[in-house]
Amino acid sequence: MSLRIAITPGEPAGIGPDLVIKLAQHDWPAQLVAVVDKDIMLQRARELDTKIELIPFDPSAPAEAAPPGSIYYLQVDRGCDVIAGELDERNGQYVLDTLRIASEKNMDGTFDAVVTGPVHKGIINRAGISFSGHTEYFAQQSNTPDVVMMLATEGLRVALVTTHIPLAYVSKAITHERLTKVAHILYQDLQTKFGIEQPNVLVCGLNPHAGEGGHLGNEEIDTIEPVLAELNAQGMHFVGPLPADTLFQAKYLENTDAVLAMYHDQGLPVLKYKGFGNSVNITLGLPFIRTSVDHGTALDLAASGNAEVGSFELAIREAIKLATEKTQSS
Ligand SMILES: NC(=O)c1ccc[n+]([C@@H]2O[C@H](COP(=O)([O-])OP(=O)(O)OC[C@H]3O[C@@H](n4cnc5c(N)ncnc54)[C@H](O)[C@@H]3O)[C@@H](O)[C@H]2O)c1
Ligand SMILES: N[C@H](C(=O)O)[C@H](O)COP(=O)(O)O
Repeated sequence: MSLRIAITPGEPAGIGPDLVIKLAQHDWPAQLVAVVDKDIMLQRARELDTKIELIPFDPSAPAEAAPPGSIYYLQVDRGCDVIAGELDERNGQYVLDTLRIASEKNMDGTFDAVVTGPVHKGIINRAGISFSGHTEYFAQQSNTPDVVMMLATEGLRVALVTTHIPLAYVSKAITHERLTKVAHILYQDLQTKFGIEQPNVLVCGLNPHAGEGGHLGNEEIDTIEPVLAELNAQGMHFVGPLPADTLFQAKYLENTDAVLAMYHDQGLPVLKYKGFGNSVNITLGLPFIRTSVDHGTALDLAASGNAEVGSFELAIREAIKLATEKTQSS
């Protein structure tokens, strides 16, 4: 029996459907099940001039990988046409429905993992649904108070203390409690999911030059240093707070398992500069395995045939790897 992996292509006007159609041409060592409206996929396949067979998913049948050129699907009705490259508020509820069904069916054990394609946060909000990202949505759906966003590429993992919040709120969000919880989740998942016995984590400061001894900000002295001292006293290995502008260099990173950044655009631009298109987004701390692409909806490329599959492919391979290890260790 194969593993069963749910795939949500994300925003239907973006490149998500294109990438799933391209990836369905591969031979996969798992049963991939797209949680989609079949008609959206068939329409996009016609636009891409690519053949695809969509096989209805039957949870009671043995899990088997689909042959190249085909993919299983779990129907979610969209109800009206999608125009590639054109955002439409009416897609908002459909996108959320695919995510809700995928998370419910991960929590009830139907699937072994979920891999998500890119969604457009703005259009979901314009549809009247408050949504800041998959990370927060899956945390809420699974009643998990604290999860951690981590992106990984060859030679670098970056985890975030805060995720999709306005920059103006970041300082207040970096509390003793939040930083402690994030550090514990990161450390534990590096050990259990990535097999690193004694993880080494570099921690960024929040302010320029990590606050310059309090002359350029106090969050390092008031919050970050005391938390790191507590974590290290418990036997963990967190180094910092270090100036974020200089810690991303080979001599610091070569013995480091992850960098913990204080906010989204402190850590992710560096990771994406190093590995855009070859990175995977992994949500740590959830009760199920969730990986995702490192890029957005790329509306400019929808139905063009020019969208790169690298990150989506990596996200599926990482989900299969994590699910295999979880199955073997349970
Ligand atoms: N995993 C996710 O759901 C996710 C991740 C990042 C951004 N987003 C969302 O995507 C939307 C658009 O964001 P953006 O414009 O900042 O980023 P984007 O990644 O959609 O596009 C940035 C640039 O990268 C190119 N690009 C992106 N993916 C590509 C691919 N697979 N192959 C080739 N080129 C690719 C685009 O053409 C564009 O030039 C936003 O609403 C954002 O929130 C979602
Ligand atoms: N912060 C992510 C990135 O920059 O790639 C992206 O917005 C997706 O986040 P979610 O997985 O929470 O939707």
